[in-house]
Amino acid sequence: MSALANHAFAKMNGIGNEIVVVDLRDSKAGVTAEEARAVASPAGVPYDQLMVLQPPRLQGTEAFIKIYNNDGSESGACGNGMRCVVRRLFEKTGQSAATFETRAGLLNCWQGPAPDLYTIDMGAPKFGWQDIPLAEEFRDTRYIELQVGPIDAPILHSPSVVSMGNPHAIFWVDDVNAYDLERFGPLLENHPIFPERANITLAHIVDRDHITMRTWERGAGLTRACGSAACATAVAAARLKRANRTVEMTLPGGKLSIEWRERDDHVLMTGTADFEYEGRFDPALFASVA
Ligand SMILES: N[C@@H](CCC[C@H](N)C(=O)O)C(=O)O
Repeated sequence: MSALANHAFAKMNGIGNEIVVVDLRDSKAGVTAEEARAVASPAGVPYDQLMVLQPPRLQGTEAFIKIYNNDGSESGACGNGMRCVVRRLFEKTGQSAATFETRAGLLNCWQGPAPDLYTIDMGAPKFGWQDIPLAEEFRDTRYIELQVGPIDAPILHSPSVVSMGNPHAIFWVDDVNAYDLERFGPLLENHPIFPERANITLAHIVDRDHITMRTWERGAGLTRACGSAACATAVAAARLKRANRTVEMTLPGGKLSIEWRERDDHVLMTGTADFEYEGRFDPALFASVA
């Protein structure tokens, strides 16, 4: 029987990014890709990301967090999901700071500058082509050669690429709503240049302090918000010297404040996290899961 059968969950969202949080810290069991897909089924609790808290592996951390996309694949980072996890923990324990471990490393998190805000230290971005990863060498990842549409009149072209613990490509445009991201997203996510696929963002730099964006998420599709994409976009814009290191990001689901800290290169993401409801998983969801 699946460890998730009858197990408690919390349905939350991070500015519209649909998140389910499951606390398995008292269990030895993990979650398989099949179980993650079963949770995401229409009869389950549909989500963009499933945040699974497992027992801590390192002293001083609250949990080892596994992050699943709704196609069952795993991600190293999920900024919006982390704010949801942090809100839930802080409300239960009264803590105002915590450290978690994810596949991408340690994440420090704390109460933001207002009671409804949470800050996640998303770590340092990586720009090397092998780190993102890309399938071939690009010395300068501020812009790479990649385009959609006719060679002499591309519709989208020359994205910046960044790893925030997960792969991101950012296409710079004048109007983020002028493109059919549902059509181009899957093509670009699965382009052979990205051996581990990629999150695809359209971004418009409004001014040096403000960027608007939309993201097609690897393994989850079109979302109302992607926190790691907001970090990657802010960093890529600053790297191109087109924006300041502290910027406000407007996503379809709301706003995030991003600071790319000079002193240690870390990216801090601040925003809200909303609780929707809690419940227990119907065991029938996992009946056909091995
Ligand atoms: N929504 C997340 C990112 C989710 C992970 C992504 N789909 C991936 O597989 O890399 C966020 O808020 O960062």
